[in-house]
Amino acid sequence: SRRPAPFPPGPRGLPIIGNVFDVPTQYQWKTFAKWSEKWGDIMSVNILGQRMVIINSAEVATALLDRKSSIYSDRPHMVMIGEIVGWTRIVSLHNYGPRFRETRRLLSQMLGSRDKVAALAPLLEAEEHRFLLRVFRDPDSLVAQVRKAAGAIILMLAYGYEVADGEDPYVAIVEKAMSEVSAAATPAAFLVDFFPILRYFPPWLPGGRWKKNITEYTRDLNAMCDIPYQFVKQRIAIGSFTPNFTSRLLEEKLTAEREQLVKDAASSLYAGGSDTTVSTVTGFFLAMMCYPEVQRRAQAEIDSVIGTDKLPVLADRKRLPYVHALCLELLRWNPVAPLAIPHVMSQDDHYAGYHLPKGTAVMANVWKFLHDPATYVDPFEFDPGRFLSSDKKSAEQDPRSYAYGFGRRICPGMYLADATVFLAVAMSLAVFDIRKPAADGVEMQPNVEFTSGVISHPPPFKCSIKPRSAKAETLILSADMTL
Ligand code: HEM
Repeated sequence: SRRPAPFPPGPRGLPIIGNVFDVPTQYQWKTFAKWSEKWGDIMSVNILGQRMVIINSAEVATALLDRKSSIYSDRPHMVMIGEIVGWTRIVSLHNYGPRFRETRRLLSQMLGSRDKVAALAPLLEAEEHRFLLRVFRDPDSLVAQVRKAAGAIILMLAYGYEVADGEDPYVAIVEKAMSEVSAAATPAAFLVDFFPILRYFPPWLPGGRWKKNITEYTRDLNAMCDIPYQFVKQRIAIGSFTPNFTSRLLEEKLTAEREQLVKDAASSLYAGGSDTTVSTVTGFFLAMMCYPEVQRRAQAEIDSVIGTDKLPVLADRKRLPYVHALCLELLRWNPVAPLAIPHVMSQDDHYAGYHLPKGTAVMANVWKFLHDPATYVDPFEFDPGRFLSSDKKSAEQDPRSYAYGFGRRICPGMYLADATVFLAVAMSLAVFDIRKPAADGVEMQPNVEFTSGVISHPPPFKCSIKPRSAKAETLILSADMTL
């Protein structure tokens, strides 16, 4: 009659509601990091009866989420946004099973290696060049232009769709659905996720008010999945299309079920890839304002290796070690997904004397891993030199080991993201001087605290972006705006 192994420790909660009042609604990763001092690298909380394990060390995340990924790869059951609105059709919310594996296989065929993404270089380079021109024309619309470039790349890859120069109707459709899901995916945004019984309450009862958004959210999700897909089919029918992810899969005769899978896989690309790179590239402009010496050093490297007559291209990455290190530091400084996406266990497990039952949601505190002073010296400083063995005694850990998640759920777009961020950073540094704006000769000091949320973004900021020289301006203006 041995006692069963315990669950990982954590703050003592209240009966029934557990740790609802202990877990903050904002910046949970900072609280979890602080709690690790008391509860250790693997701890737990209980939210209204749902047990969640929080991993505060990279070693534990690797031991569980990477090495035992066959049992740590399911996703949480989200009643409102997943089941009722229908976002379970997008791979990030798929349960671990055959549909998930097939979708990942299809995504991997296009984006699953550095070489596959290298083959997309002409498209990525042309799109980032257009980004430079749009920012040059209207520097105050920086964030909108970063968003447009990310959307343009994914819409071209997924559907062969070319975004319009001004407002684009397809970008607007997908952005609307995306903004709704990110608001709704905030932990505890909908009580129905914890009390599924509420789904049977009529909308006019207090417990049923959340229902008012369902129709709009469902309509917008369907539009995001269906409208670009119909576009591809129409273009194929008239025989005029740029080959893309969807058109390639439509070459075979599809059953209705297979067609649904292809459509959802294509939408998953946009869902996973639009907001994420936007955060990193926008964060780059904020970092360059705040760390001018980093900007000068990166520009000096570009000028000496590439010269000033042409823009850097993807193949130049190896020759630009400091710019490469700068891209790594962007991923580390403010990770896009500070808690990644929770993994759920599909079998019981034991680890470090603890019993972890099937169904437990496991959160990796990526933010903590990337700000751990044992791994990164002065973790709150923005210092690309930390990744160069020429600057430090030994280079610090590559943040890509954690920033893109773990195991079988690791980001399927990571090579694309890596290439896109590099191009946006290297090309912008080649032509722009990025500074804090000044009012009456006094520089404004930006807020550098990124937002809370599943995807963490830089706060709104103003930025002065000007061509570095007349030659740089000529380079920017040479962008080909007609595909
Ligand atoms: C800087 C950019 C990016 C970062 C930091 C990032 C990071 C992440 C992270 C942390 C996850 C969760 C992994 C896990 O659960 O362990 C994820 C999932 C995902 N990402 Fe990315 N990502 C980025 C860009 C992209 C791009 C460009 C695409 C697509 C083209 C993409 C598509 C996806 C998809 C579809 C998933 C869900 C995978 C699944 O649940 O199996 N991501 N990403």
